[in-house]
Amino acid sequence: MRLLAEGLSARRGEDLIFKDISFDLAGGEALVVTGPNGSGKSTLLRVLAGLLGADSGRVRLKGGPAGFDHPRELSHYLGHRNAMKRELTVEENLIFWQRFLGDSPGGSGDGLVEAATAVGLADIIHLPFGYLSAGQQRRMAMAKLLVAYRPIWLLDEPTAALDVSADRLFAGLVARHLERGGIVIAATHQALGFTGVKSLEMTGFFH
Ligand SMILES: Nc1ncnc2c1ncn2[C@@H]1O[C@H](COP(=O)(O)OP(=O)(O)OP(=O)(O)O)[C@@H](O)[C@H]1O
Repeated sequence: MRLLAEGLSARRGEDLIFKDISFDLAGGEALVVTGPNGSGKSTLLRVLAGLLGADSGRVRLKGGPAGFDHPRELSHYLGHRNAMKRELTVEENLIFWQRFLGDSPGGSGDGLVEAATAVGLADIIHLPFGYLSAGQQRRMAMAKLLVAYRPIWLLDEPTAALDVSADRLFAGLVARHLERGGIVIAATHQALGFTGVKSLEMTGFFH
């Protein structure tokens, strides 16, 4: 499967945020998107996730499962917010996401305990999400990537609030996903700790 962006441009309100963004990623490849605040990294991820329309250009998949020609339904989107309910336990949140997202064709997600263990938090699965520290909350958001299979991961500042060991753990999860033929696109200000990735530097426009 390949993910292609061809001459993409996007606007927020009246403002053109970026233009002429093109890339081509095969299964097993990652793209790290860098650039200053406001340069359009989150906007690009939202376009790829199908949450925002492109102003011009297109995003498409080649060679993916039949009937899927856009990455939106085959993607996990991890935004700045963790998208968990504070009042529900970690386990309840993960069960919700597992059922809501379901598996994409071609794979199956991990069990809850397995996913919580993979992010190093199996012991606190019974706690309300709101009780967790910021770093623990971000780890649980990563577990969401594991409980339902999606071949494409779109990650916005995935390692914000993470300590060094969680950074390494996250790099391991990404490496495993790539080894299994997944695609990862991550916007970040920090080095993510994995090698052999493509990069895209957003420059933004001055209005
Ligand atoms: N809903 C909106 N309406 C109008 N402008 C918006 C909207 N959302 C974002 N913008 C503008 O779009 C531009 C790009 O924002 P975006 O969040 O994509 O940048 P970013 O590179 O991800 O920034 P950061 O590194 O701070 O997360 C910014 O100038 C921002 O103010």
